[in-house]
Amino acid sequence: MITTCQQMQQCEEAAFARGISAAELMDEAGRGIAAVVRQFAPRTGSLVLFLGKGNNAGDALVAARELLTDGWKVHARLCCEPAAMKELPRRHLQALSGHVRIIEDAIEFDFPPGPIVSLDGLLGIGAQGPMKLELELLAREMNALRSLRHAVTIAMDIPSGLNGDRGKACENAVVADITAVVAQIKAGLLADGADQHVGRIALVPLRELSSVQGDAQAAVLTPRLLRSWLPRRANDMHKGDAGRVGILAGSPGFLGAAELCCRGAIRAGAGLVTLIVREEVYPLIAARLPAEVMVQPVKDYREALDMDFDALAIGPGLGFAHEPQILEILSRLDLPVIVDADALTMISRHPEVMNEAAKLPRLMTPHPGEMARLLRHYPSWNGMSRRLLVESYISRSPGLTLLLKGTRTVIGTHRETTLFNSTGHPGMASGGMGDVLTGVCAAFAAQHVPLHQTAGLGAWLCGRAAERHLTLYHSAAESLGASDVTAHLGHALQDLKEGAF
Ligand SMILES: NC(=O)C1=CN([C@@H]2O[C@H](COP(=O)(O)OP(=O)(O)OC[C@H]3O[C@@H](n4cnc5c(N)ncnc54)[C@H](O)[C@@H]3O)[C@@H](O)[C@H]2O)[C@@H](O)CC1
Repeated sequence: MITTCQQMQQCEEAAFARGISAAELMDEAGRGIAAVVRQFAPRTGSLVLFLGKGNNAGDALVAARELLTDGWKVHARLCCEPAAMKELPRRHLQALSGHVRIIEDAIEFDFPPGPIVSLDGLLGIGAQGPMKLELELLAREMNALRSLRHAVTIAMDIPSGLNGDRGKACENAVVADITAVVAQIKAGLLADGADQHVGRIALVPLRELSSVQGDAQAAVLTPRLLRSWLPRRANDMHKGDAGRVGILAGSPGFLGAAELCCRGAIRAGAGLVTLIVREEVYPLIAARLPAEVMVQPVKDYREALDMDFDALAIGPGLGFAHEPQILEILSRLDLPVIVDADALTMISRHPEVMNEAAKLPRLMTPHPGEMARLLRHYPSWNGMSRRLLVESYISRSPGLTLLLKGTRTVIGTHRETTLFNSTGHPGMASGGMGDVLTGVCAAFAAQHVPLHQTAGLGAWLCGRAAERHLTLYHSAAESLGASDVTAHLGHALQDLKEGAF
């Protein structure tokens, strides 16, 4: 559920009225946050707590208590004398005395080599108005530690300085790499412009705060939601049951896009993957494809209309030389089609195609630039939020699912809950990621997963695979390539099944 801070506070009050104590809630929250730290920072090092006066600081202190036994060296920056803190965080700080080193300046401090993780416990849902100076200075220090020392910043519940309801950031608001959201997603975290401060969303559920009033028309993708959407393989299934994917992609100079798309489909579980290319492209591409991929040369792309597939992916590296053939397939083929890249640009030039295909199962996966081209025909929508744009675009096409890529990928389908992705990191800002996503989605669509769920699975898995590359190989985000994402889709699938964050 997406809630306002007030709805969250009311839910907490109701729990207190049932006899649940704030200390119990904080304990559960802090343990969950420690698990988030373990997932995203598996190598121990220096943990720096930035503590405000309220219970948000208590969450950070409980998490630190849990992480001490893993070997983290814990440091703290305080905004005030401990006596001025609320009772719970004060008690937790006292209990940790002897294990926490209070420091005066995290930028100047000589941390030993190894990872540095900052926990932002300055402000949570109890924030009133813009940050007061003493907190703003600490937030600025946290941001400097992130940019100058490459510390990983994990925010408790809400990045301090970001409005939890509207997502507006005040000056020097904390820039988090990961926001460990407690109990329920706060609406402001999903607002346009909040992404830069929120980063990856990891939801820490609290048993006693699991039912709450809020916006049920939207949801954030988590394994809890996605797990049941992933088809469970039958013991006696064969390759035909696992989905036959056809891919129309690749042209001279853009062969890698086709290859990445095929690899995505294979690693996401497609039973059979066939790449359909023009005859002149065949000799260029056949030898570089993974052994699992079949290649079908055609004189005319429309030959695909008579081939036997469960789903088709069209677009990566396709070029525009045969646009009429592609448009005909898009308007006629009565199969799930994942539409990406050059095929999206063709639709932006010929929007009538989508009117003809309004009832046919189509999943369009534009990045913001492609989306802007699609929206040229709707000038009155200028200034709408991402969510509203997606919801408006799909409203007239009952067969259409739209996946708007970005830091916070948004997915919409007529009469379905709007979905926001939680996974991924800035290392994914490199070429080829979209081609992989298209292949992954084609694999699920070919297994007869509804396109809305297909898009949700695809977005979450690709982001999680990108994260796995960093933690498994102790690798930096900068070095991530799209092929690395295909290589880790298996880990991401397993994380989804087992319920990682
Ligand atoms: N209340 C509960 O039962 C639970 C709270 N939890 C955590 O506690 C947080 C909420 O705790 P609180 O209600 O104590 O609120 P906060 O921790 O957000 O802090 C509120 C305090 O910060 C100060 N403050 C408020 N606005 C400020 C501003 N603009 N500039 C500077 N200082 C400001 C005030 O002293 C105020 O008392 C949640 O976000 C979550 O992290 C979790 O432990 C789960 C349970």
